Amino acid sequence: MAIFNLDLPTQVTGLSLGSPEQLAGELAITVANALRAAIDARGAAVLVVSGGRSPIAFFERLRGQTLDWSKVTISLADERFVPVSHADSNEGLVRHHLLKGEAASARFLGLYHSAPNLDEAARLAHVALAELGAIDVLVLGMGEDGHTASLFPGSPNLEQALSTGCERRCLPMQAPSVPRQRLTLTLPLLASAQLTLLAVQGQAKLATLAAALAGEDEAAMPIRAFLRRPLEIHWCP
Ligand SMILES: O=C1O[C@H](COP(=O)(O)O)[C@@H](O)[C@H](O)[C@H]1O
Repeated sequence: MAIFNLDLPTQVTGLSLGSPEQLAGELAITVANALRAAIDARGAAVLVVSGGRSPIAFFERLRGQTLDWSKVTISLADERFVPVSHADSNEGLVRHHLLKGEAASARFLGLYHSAPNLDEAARLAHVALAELGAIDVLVLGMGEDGHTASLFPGSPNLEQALSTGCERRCLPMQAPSVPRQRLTLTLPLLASAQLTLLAVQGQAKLATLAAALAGEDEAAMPIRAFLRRPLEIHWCP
């Protein structure tokens, strides 16, 4: 399928939106529909979201969607090893922009734990994630280096985190930018989502997608692991 001048593999669909506001609104509707369907089917829904700066508008649109938030569990694809009060905390971002109003009744399962070191924090997150349940919707972001979640090219543990046989739900990662210490969900857990959406903005990230589609090496560009699986890309300039 060709969209944004990219040749997407058949299992990948692409939606081109006119602006960041349109992308946020469209993504919120898509996610809310999938959560409602999960609640109708089994009485509960699980949503995993990404952090960074770009999801803010999406979070604010999503929290306004009408659905039974008390039946929704929300977690993170990745986290920075900083306390929730820190400006770089992904949990802080979700608490500030998504878990407000009706959406405040959702259950939130965070990845950050106060621990003496990153390895121990990742182990505690791995244990806590046993309570997550099957993921209905995963919303990924992507960096210009081709990282997604906190699966960073060149990080120790990346090979293990990208392995389909990885038994850890969460592993410690090192990012090239501060805060360097990260926690990431691993590929088997991320790839188990019923619906995976990738939200990307701007020409630079489109060029990253084109580069990712042109090669094979997942360790060089971890987003490739998701371009081989069913994926819905939402892009805007
Ligand atoms: O560090 C991170 O980067 C990616 C991309 O963030 P963005 O602000 O450029 O969209 C994000 O998906 C990930 O969750 C975050 O921790």
